[in-house]
Amino acid sequence: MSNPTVRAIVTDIEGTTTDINFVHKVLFPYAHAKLPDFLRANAESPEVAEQINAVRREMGDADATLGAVIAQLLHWIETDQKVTPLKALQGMVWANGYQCGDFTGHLYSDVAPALRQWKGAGKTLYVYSSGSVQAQKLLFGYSDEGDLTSLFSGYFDTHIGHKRDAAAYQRIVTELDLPADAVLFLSDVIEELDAAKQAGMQTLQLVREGTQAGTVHACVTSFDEIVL
Ligand SMILES: CSCCC(=O)C(=O)COP(=O)(O)O
Ligand SMILES: [Mg+2]
Repeated sequence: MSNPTVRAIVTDIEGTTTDINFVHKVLFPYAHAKLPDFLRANAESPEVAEQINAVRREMGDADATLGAVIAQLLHWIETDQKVTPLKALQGMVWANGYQCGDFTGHLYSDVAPALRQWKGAGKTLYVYSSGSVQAQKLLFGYSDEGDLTSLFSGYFDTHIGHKRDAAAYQRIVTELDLPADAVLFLSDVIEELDAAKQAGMQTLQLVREGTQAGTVHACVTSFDEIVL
């Protein structure tokens, strides 16, 4: 696929740059195991307290005990819910895992060379993931290919909106200050691509191992196939 009209690329992470198994079998279990002790140890720190209160608001129970908050968070991890305060807290917990060398951020082997090539060709690169901006920077900062954060001009998470909601992509286009059709969104998830297309973006589905190809969006199996 060759497309010189693209000026910026916004990429999803899970299932696009990164194996779903890394997220579901490494990151989520790590957060599930470490979050309870992390919250008990840091509940008084302002940045953690803010997220605990945000969880209470999501629960509709301003007086929920720390134990109830922890149970709610563990349930959200088990059911892969993209709740903003959970994502913020996961990022804080994963920081320790990356910094201690417990894991590195998985990237498919085609990702880093393509990102460098696109950047070298003058495209600006962004990430949009349900994982928090902190979690995104950690994954690319401690990636299998080293620190790739300098390749990116910005990061978006659920603070801009949810990934299946066209309004989130409209807000991203406004932030990028580009025509919507000059922005290419890459994802494995058809509902996300539908929302981006509705906002006027160009779209491309990544069909990695285990992903079902759709019929509406153009598909590639690797970043190598995307020549910009
Ligand atoms: C930023 S790495 C962790 C990814 C994550 O928490 C997640 O929920 C995956 O979301 P994505 O939008 O990248 O599919
Ligand atoms: Mg994805």
